[in-house]
Amino acid sequence: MKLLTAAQTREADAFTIKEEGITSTDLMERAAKAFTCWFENKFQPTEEVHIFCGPGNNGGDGLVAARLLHERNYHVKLYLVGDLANASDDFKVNQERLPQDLKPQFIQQETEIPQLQQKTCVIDALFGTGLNRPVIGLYAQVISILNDSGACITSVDMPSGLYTDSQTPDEGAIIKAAYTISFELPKLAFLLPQHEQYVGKWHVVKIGLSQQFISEVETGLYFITQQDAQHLVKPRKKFSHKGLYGHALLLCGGFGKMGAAVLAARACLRGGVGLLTIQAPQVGYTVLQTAVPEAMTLTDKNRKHLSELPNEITKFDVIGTGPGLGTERVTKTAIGQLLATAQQPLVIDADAINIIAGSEKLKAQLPKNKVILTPHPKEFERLVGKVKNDYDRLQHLREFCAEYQCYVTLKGSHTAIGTPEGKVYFNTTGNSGMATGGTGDVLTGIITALVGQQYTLEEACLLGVYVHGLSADLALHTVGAISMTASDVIDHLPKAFLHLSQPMP
Ligand SMILES: NC(=O)C1=CN([C@@H]2O[C@H](COP(=O)(O)OP(=O)(O)OC[C@H]3O[C@@H](n4cnc5c(N)ncnc54)[C@H](O)[C@@H]3O)[C@@H](O)[C@H]2O)[C@@H](O)CC1
Ligand SMILES: [K+]
Repeated sequence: MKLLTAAQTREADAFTIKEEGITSTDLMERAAKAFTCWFENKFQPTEEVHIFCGPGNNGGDGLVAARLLHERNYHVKLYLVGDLANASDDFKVNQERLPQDLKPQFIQQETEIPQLQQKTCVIDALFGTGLNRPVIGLYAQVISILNDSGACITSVDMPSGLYTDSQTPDEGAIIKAAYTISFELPKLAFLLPQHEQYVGKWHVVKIGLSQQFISEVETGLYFITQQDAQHLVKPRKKFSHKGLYGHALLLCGGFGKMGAAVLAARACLRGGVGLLTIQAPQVGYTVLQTAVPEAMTLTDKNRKHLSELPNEITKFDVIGTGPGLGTERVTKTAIGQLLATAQQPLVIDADAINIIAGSEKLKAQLPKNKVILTPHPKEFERLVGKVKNDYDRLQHLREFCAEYQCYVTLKGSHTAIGTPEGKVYFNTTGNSGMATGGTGDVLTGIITALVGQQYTLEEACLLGVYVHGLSADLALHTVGAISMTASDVIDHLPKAFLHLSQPMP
């Protein structure tokens, strides 16, 4: 599913209005109704609701919500903030539509800002996607008092003050919402870790924006929905045999880190690979043969560290490497040989990334259109240098993927997948239970398995990160976030694949 910029959202609004032959006031009514519907399900009418409106259409939504909630017997206190001389037309229409017994209070100076009790229910309709400069002055004072009050803030469309799709300047005040209710699609800003404290929990409510517009508009930004993931899953054929699902090679593990190889291997098998061979240093032989009996094990001539490639390397359909490797000189040499000789796709993680990041020569040797790198943010910085903020990180992601013609799954709360053509996909599954050692090794195993089964590199990245997060979401129900381990994620992979294989409604 696409993510739209603020400008594209405005175009989508205008297109919808024209296509349906409705007025912008009608669309505002629809949007505010969708917001109110969500709000009514969440908050009871027993509490006071304090609604703060700015001068634009976001404020207009706030006015409509005030009217609708008042009709439903919520005790609404309405505040209109700032200079309303240039308020938007739809704001003015809806100000006129306020019932007689719902009198707004005007806030034109700091002394008029109400002091709120902790946990007061607040709706923030100061600014939405029309924000075009950092919030300072009176609006910033309102935002600061709301943030400091400990009120439970629900933002309409955007937390006021936060830029939709670019870095908010440091001087701008931003609402810290508990909930953000976005119209039609999520915004790029919601998916970036640096904004967690502002966006809170976000939800999308549909307002019927033109599907034609959304399908035709050009964007390089996407988020992965369950439907997208379901479309990707390839059903198995009745007359199939293990040879059809690929023979994967994992070059993983080292002294004291054989667990990483075990996790990657078990995940690779649960990911559906036909055959799996692991090449590991000698210390890993008994470990792997015992912990992963389904896999074949080749031993390296080195006792503790990977130092060579298997003889018949051409027989493998995909090679995954990195988990538990370490960065010994012998291992660096082996990774160099791998990049120089491998003909098949490579899934590169962890220490293999660190080794490549430390050498411009190795980076230049990354074979084009054959590599998936799966770094966490620190490993990514080793590849591209220090980044300034989350937008800068995305820019580096696009540039790196374009320069090296590779795929990168940049791991995080919403893992971002960069492609050689400059697209970025954000994952929507996963939870904080995954912030534990070994979950990255699991992802390497899953993606390696999918490439082995002849998913394209892009498909393997998208489905891999989605199913990895989905397994953790399913594990959440049984083990919770605190106790979750990487093995729990593997154990829930079967359920996750089953979930995605069910026929679509
Ligand atoms: N356009 C439409 O048809 C619809 C718009 N909707 C709502 O409208 C919002 C966008 O509305 P607008 O484009 O009017 O924009 P906003 O309401 O976000 O804000 C624009 C207004 O704020 C002023 N402004 C911008 N930045 C400021 C700053 N830093 N300090 C002080 N004033 C500032 C602008 O001059 C303008 O008056 C969406 O987020 C959504 O809530 C929805 O009602 C759905 C339909
Ligand atoms: K808002």
